[in-house]
Formats: sequence, structure tokens, C-alpha cells
Amino acid sequence: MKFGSSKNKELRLRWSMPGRERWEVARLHRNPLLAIEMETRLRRYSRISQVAANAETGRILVLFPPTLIKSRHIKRYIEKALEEALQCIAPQPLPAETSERTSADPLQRRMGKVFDKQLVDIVATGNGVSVKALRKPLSLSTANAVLTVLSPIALSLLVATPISGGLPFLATLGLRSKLAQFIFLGGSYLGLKTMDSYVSYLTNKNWGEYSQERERALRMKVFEKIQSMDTAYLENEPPEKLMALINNDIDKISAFLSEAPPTVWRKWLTIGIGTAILGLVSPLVLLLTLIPAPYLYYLEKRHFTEAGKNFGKVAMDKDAQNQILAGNFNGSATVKSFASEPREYRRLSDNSDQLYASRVEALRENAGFYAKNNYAFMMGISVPLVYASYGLMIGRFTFTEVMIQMSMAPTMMESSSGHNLINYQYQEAKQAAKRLDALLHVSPGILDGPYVLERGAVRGDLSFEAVTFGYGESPVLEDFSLSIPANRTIALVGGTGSGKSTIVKLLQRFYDVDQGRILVDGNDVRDFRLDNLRNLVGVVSQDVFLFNGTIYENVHYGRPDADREEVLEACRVAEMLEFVEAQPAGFDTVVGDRGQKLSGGQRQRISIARTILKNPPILILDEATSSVDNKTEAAIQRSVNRLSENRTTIIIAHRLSTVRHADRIYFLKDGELHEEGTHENLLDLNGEYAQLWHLQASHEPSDPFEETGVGRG
Ligand SMILES: Nc1ncnc2c1ncn2[C@@H]1O[C@H](COP(=O)(O)OP(=O)(O)OP(=O)(O)O)[C@@H](O)[C@H]1O
Repeated sequence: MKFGSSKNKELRLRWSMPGRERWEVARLHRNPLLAIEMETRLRRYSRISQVAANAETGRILVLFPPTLIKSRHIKRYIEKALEEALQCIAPQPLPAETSERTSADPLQRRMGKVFDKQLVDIVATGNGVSVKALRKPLSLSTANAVLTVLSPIALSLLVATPISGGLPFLATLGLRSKLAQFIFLGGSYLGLKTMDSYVSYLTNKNWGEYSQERERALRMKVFEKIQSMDTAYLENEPPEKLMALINNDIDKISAFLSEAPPTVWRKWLTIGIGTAILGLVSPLVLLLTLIPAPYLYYLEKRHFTEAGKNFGKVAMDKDAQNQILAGNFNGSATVKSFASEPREYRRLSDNSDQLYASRVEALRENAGFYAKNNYAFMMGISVPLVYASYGLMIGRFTFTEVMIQMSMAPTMMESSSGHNLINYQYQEAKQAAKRLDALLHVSPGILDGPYVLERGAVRGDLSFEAVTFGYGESPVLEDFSLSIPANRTIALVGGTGSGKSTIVKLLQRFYDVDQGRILVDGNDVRDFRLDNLRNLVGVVSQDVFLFNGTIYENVHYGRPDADREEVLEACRVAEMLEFVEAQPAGFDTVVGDRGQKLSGGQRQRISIARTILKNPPILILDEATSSVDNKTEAAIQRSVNRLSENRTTIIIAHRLSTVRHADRIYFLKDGELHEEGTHENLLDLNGEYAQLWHLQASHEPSDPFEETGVGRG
């Protein structure tokens, strides 16, 4: 992307002093991903000491040592970082149908015709197949190939010089004496070897950096895509599958990129140059050298198929063994109680026999392959050399020519083998690219609306107008209407599966309604930016998800820009200070995976504190107190009551004592409003709500909220 004349509009220097500059970047405004990408890119410049990009203000602060870097360079660095970051996070312009996809970049298009198109597109994710990025690694690989061929030739000439009596072409360069030629060739050989090592290092380093850069861009793109996916998609895809896409598939592409292009490029160039040299010296020796190449190729291909099968079988047997062992160790008490140790022993013994057989088969095949491969390889070197020696004997070749043949034959053989490993990596990368490409081209159905919401301006009036919605064919909600004035507390009650949670999922646009509309302050929720809409709603539910961090971090998650004082205040309102102080490391206590190290009530309070910190105008309490004892419930209820003050609140609960003080209660049945009114109205109505109330009252010894004097919504 070029900025051209728009450059000045993109960037504006807001403030500057030696070693510090603050720039305004128009596109940074409200674009947190761009802020992250720009920071990452600017940090790569070793002479920039600190960077902070702020998506709220659209500004970027750069700190640098003024003695090392001139102020005018900062602008160039920012321009470059912006250009690269924009390409990296730009939305995929490709349409959903594979057949219609076209690559904008001409090099990408050309490469897509030679290699697998999906793989090329995936490698190009973010910023295309950049000629500039490939120029250096490709040049280094070329130099590497040339040096691979030149070094053995220099050695041949060096060894041949004392015996052959000198090289005429060196004599024409003024090196007439044998010693002068020897010194020149010895120096050249050592110099070439040194260069060869250094260029090899640079080649590997550059291809490695290129593949790592591509891996990073791809990982971020895939992660961004997964995050943008609809809830419906995420519910259908197991997390392990998504993790495998990000870990295994991207790794396969990265491994292919760091190995295959430099190896193939070097091998092909070496074969090309070697063929030319051997062809000049003796076409027959060249032919003899190349004869085993097809056989070597066939051997490798067969070996990869067989080895794939054999190691697949070994892996299966090993998996089965792990399962047997895990079952045995985890269920040791059950094994002992049934006295089934001999049965367990037999299972492992049978499995070990199978594992032995499959491993032996794999090793046998491997040994056979290496024996045949070595034999063919050696013949590829030996037969031409026998012929070359014969040629020397009958005077067809000079000693120098034989030495060149002796050095080139192994180099050629080495270069003509190993293609199957590359092919294997290519096939793996192709399959990985296919899966990633499919993911990147799924179009999310739920997209941002055009309007940016100012949070403070939202009152919190909610209205569901004739909403019909179903997850599949049959509707869960049908022609459902409900109005909630701002700052009121309403309750949704009803049998299991009646659609209560679905209503709040629709409000947050986890799904879109099939018919009708949902309004916030009179505006359709589909018109808002998704992040704005979801920031309006705070949910405290029965299943609290905590990240595996500290208590403080989990509360702070509610509003990352909150300071410590605000976090502590939220915890105080959520009545969690007492339990935090009892923890070994207080707020720094790590909560464990999904918060497993805490009790249900403790997790619940963290969730409430998190929501208090978020301070949303609309609050949803989805069975928030259903899994705790009466005392904890009463304490949580106190926090929840404080939390619901001055907010539109929807309470979902099965236990009716939790909702009796709501301003209005809606009783749902099969996705339709069956009864509505205050608790007293509904009791007077003596319908299903009243029946349920009496049923629950007869099972509950007393109303916990009456006892503790809390529970007013
Ligand atoms: N993600 C989903 N995919 C398919 N069907 C779903 C999904 N979520 C809910 N349902 C179905 O939609 C219907 C309503 O579910 P919902 O969770 O809204 O009920 P609920 O009233 O909240 O129930 P509960 O009180 O048991 O939580 C149920 O029949 C349920 O099986």
C-alpha cells in the first residue's frame, strides 16, 4: 500500500522533544489490532527503545536515543510499520467461493499457477508474496548452490596441480609456476569453504526469519478470523480442532517454508551447474552419473509410502498402550477391587506384542531402504569413476578432468536425492493450507453494524418486537415480544428449554433473529458495532469462566484500563475482600485452569466484581446464584442487588424466590410468553407460576432472603 499524497493526512506529529515523539495516526483510532501490529513492527527496530500505540486516542508514542537516530527517520519507520500492519490486518477481500477467488498480487498469481494455489495464498496471507522479502533468501540460496559446486572443483584442481604439472588457464592469468598456482588454488579453496559455511548460515537464517515472519502473520490472521466467527460456528467446531489449525497446520507450513524452498533451489541449481560442468568434461560420465537417479527417486517414494503406513501403525499401537496404562493407573482402585490384575497384564502383553511386531516391520523396511539407497548412491558415484579412471589410463581424460569428475559425481548424487522428503513436506503443507484456506474463507454471518455507540449515551430501554428464532428448522422463539423500560428489573422464568437463555443470546447478537427485531433505546441491535453492543451488556451466569491467572487479573479483565483502586473497589462491592485475604497470595493467588482452585461461590464473586468493573447499562443474571448454599446465595444476592441499581436488569432463574421482587416477571412456555405481572399479580392469577411457587415453597424450609433481609431487586 502506498500513501502518496495522502501521507500527510495519515500521520501528524503532535509533539516532539529529543528522544520522544508522539504521532497521530488517523487509522489507529478505534483500531486496537492495528495498534498491536504497529507496536510489534516498530519494536523490531533495535534503535527504537520504546513504543506505545493507543487505539483510543489514535496516537503513538516513540522513544529513541537521539544520538543514534534522527528525528526524520521516525516518521519513515512509522509509515513503514503502518503500511505493513495495515496489510497484515486488512480484511480478506476474497469472496466465499473458491472457484471465484483471484489473487491480487501478480507474483502470487504466477506462483499459484506453478505451485499449489491454496498454499501460495496461505503463505501470502497478510502482505502477499513479496518479491522484496524473497529477494535476499533466494540470492543467498543461489550463492550457496554456486559455492557447493565451486568448492569441490577448487579442491580437484588443487590436488591435480602438483601431479598434472600446472593448469594452462592459470598460466594465462600470470600464475606460471606450480607453487604460485598451488598457493592461488589453496587460498581459493579455503576461501570458498569459509564463504560456503558463512553463506549457509546466512541462507538458513534468512529462510528461517522469512518462515517465522510468515508463521506469525498467518497465526494472527487465523486467530483474528476465529475470534470473529459466529457463536454458531464456534459451537460446532471442537476447540481441539481449532487449536490444531493454529498449532499443527501453521507449523507444517512454517517447516515447509524454512526447509523446502532453500533445499530445492540449492539442489536444482547444483544439478544444473554440475550437469553443465560434467557435460563439458564428458557427456558419457554425466550419463553414467545420472542413471541411478530415477531408481533413487522410486526407492524414496516407495519408502515414504511404506514408512508412513508403518509409523502410522506404530503410533496407533503406542496410543492404545497409553490408553491401557492411563486406564490402569487412574482406575487402580477399581482394578484392585475386581482383582483384575492378571486381566490387565494380559491386555498390556497383547498390546506389547502388537507394538513389537509393528516396530520390527518398520525397522526392517527402513533398513532395507537404506541398504538399497546406499548401494544405488554408491553405484552412481563408482561406475562413472571406474570409467573415468579407465579414460585416464587410455589417455582419454587428463588427471585434472578425472579429479573434476571425482568431485562432481558425489555432489550431483547428493543433490538428486532427498526430493521425496521435500515432496512429503509439500504434501503436508498443501493439506494444511487447504484446511486453513477453508477457515479463512468462511464468511461470518453476524457483522458489525454501521453505528458507533457512545456508551454514556445509552439509557437501556430494551424491546423485543415479534422475534422469531430457531437454531435449526424448528423455532425456539415464535413471534416473541417484550418491552423493558430502562433501569427496571425483570425476570424470565419457565421450564427448562423454554428459550430464556436464547433471549439473552439474541440480545448480545451471538445469533441474529430470523424475523422481528431487538431494539436498544429504539435502535436495532444489528445497526451497532458488535463490540459496542456487547460492551453494553454484562452477564453473570451460573458457569463462570475464569482464566488461568491471578484473582486480580481475572477481575481486571472486566475493564483493562481500570486502575488498581477501581479494581479493589469493585471487589469490595462484590464482598470478596474477605475470601481474597484468606488466600495464600491474596490478589496474586493463581486461580488454576478455569478457576478450579476456587469454590463456586468464590468464582461467582469474581464474576460479579468483573461485571461491576465493566459497569454496563444492561445486566443479565443467568442462574447467578443457583449453585451455592443459602448463606453464600444471600451474600451474592446483596452484591447483585447493588450491581443492578440504575441498570436494566434481566434475571433468569428457576428458583422463584430469587425473582419475586422483580418489577415484572415473565413466565415462558415453549418460546412464548405464557403469564406476566408482578409476583403478587401472578399469585392472584393462580396459573402455572403460582403452582410452581407453591410447589417450590413447600420444598424450601424458608425464604433465605426474608431471613437475611436481602433480595429486593
Ligand atoms: N446452541 C444451540 N444449538 C441448538 N439448539 C440449542 C442451542 N442452545 C439451545 N438450544 C435449544 O433451544 C431451546 C431453548 O434453549 P435455552 O437454553 O434458551 O432454554 P432455557 O429456557 O434457557 O433452558 P434452561 O432453563 O434449561 O437453561 C432448547 O430446546 C435447546 O435444546
